[in-house]
Amino acid sequence: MEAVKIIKVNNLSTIFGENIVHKDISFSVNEGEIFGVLGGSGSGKSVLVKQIVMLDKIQKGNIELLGKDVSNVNLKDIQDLKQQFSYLFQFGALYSFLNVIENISVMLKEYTDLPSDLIEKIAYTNLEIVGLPKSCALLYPSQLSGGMVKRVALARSLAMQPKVLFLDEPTSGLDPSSTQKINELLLYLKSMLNITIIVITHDLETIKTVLDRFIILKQKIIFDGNITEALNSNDEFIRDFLTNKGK
Ligand SMILES: Nc1ncnc2c1ncn2[C@@H]1O[C@H](COP(=O)(O)OP(=O)(O)OP(=O)(O)O)[C@@H](O)[C@H]1O
Repeated sequence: MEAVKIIKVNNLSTIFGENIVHKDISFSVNEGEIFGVLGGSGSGKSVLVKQIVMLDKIQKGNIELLGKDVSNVNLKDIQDLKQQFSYLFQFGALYSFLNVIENISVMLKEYTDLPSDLIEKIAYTNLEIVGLPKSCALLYPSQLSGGMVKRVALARSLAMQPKVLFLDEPTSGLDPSSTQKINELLLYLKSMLNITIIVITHDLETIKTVLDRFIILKQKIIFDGNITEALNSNDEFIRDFLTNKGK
């Protein structure tokens, strides 16, 4: 049986002035996979993800997210879609004046009518899912390490039970051991929650150990496949790219 496509990008082109960022790109993301968006600096990874989550305008071509054409949505479609995905913009930005459990509860308070004791329960469950002890619950962001901040941000996104999670550089700024823990967490989330995760990353460890499949952008899509296929590619640029820390 063919996998369900959660995202379909068809013949997308993006040009800013003289700068051709995407040149007729097409790809799809299957349900349940961890999918990577790779490419050098300025190759249009962030713009692409922002176009998928409706934050940037689609200039040419179209994108389907969860069966809806996001270049042609009304307010109700946007509201429906927004309930089904989370986009961690600047992964790890927390409200400094709220403690951990309040940060995790923010979206639930804003977007649901759940009673506050249930919201607190859900928040504590998500704290546990991302591997943080209960003793963190009342700490403020300034009292947390970089890796802990990222976990709390992830817990906040998971609280809304998204079908699709978009992460922009989830391990940036972390030391190797915290990076490894976030990578393990992503694999754990995939197996436990069966969500589809789209990750922008430069991290070679993440690329090698976490991603099921990825694309490499360089105006066009110069690669679409898995790590084994990429390392066996005849294209020297692709092999170099992967041995040069994804830059
Ligand atoms: N609104 C805009 N107007 C003009 N140019 C833009 C706009 N948004 C993005 N760009 C340009 O598009 C290109 C792609 O930007 P984008 O942020 O997607 O790159 P990226 O692949 O995410 O890079 P990095 O890895 O450095 O974050 C860049 O050259 C950027 O300057």
